[in-house]
Amino acid sequence: MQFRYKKITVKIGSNVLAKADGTLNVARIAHLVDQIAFLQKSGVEVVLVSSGAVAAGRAVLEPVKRTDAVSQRQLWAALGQVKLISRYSDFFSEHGLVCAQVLTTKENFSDRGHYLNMKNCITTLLENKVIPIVNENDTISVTELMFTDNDELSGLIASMVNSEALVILSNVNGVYNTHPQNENAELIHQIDREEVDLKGSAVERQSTFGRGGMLTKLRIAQKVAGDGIGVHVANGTTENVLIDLLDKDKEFEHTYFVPNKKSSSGVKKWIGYSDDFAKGQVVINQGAIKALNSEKAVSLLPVGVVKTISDFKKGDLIKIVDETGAVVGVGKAQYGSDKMKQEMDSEKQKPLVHYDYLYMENKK
Ligand SMILES: Nc1ncnc2c1ncn2[C@@H]1O[C@H](COP(=O)(O)OP(=O)(O)O)[C@@H](O)[C@H]1O
Ligand SMILES: N[C@@H](CCC(=O)OP(=O)(O)O)C(=O)O
Repeated sequence: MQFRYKKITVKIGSNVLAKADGTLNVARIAHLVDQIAFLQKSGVEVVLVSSGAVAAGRAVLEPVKRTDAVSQRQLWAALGQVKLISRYSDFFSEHGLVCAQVLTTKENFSDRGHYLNMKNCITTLLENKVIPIVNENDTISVTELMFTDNDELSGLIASMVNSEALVILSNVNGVYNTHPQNENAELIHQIDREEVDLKGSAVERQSTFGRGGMLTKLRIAQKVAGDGIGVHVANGTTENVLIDLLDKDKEFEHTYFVPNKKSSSGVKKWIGYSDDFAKGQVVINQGAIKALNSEKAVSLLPVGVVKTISDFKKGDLIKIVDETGAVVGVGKAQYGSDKMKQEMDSEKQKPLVHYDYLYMENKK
């Protein structure tokens, strides 16, 4: 059997791992582990991003007194992560394989040093044929410090480890043109960059156990595909899903996000996913947007900046928005906002963001 890729990231959603009563579906974990073990033994490197901690914890105990939603989630996630990993560990060991736990937070992605440490850890695990199992550290990630959901985390991980593809497993066959429960819902088999805009109410409706819903999958998949990584959204509750999906000779019903042919450098990728951590913000004009999105390597000059929304210092990440406020890119400032006025008056303007440190959302 020939597989499509040699290195993939697989994200298993809460809806795949939780039973109807919200507790962990152990048989499903066992079946997914069988498939990952088969892939690994066939020479496909797998990084796993697994939800399921809260589901696993829910079955362990009920809080002794009325508890707020955040504390309850912390309690279940802390208890459940141990259960979840020990299930994975037991099932992988039946195949003579070892897995390891990597817990992270959104904050860890804001610092390039922490980011590189995490990358090094996962790379070392893979070199040693260990299957990394990544999850958000739910015990300390609350409110604004949280990832939207594990789809967001899986996109960051796939990009960080240079996966050839990201497979997102949920409880539906893929992305539909409207909510799958609607009578005339149709599965979208392939999505090219920026082709689909499903921001209708149907797509925003959330499921029982998932956090972000289909809208985050769509947003993340489009971003990841834009970075040159193909994304497959498929049904994790279907038997043999991973093997059939990745088999070169099989057609499997799901949604495929076609990757951009070009991929960005490591530092640009990191910058591209860091807009939430940007300190400054500038508005740029349409001419600058067009030039920066062209196929050429163009840096952002102060002449393209219409105004500064939040001040920044040299080295800070800045969010670059258009005149409607939509984010068009992220970059590292070569000087602070105080110096920008000076540069604007200069005949030979020094780039505010050098091309090597500029990530544009819609770069050709
Ligand atoms: N257009 C759509 N296409 C597919 N699924 C959709 C759509 N709109 C809403 N959904 C819902 O999104 C859910 C999957 O997202 P989510 O709850 O985040 O799952 P997971 O826990 O697997 O990450 C599905 O159960 C489905 O009901
Ligand atoms: N970290 C949580 C899962 C959070 C989450 O966002 O899940 P999902 O809806 O599957 O993307 C857990 O392990 O229960």
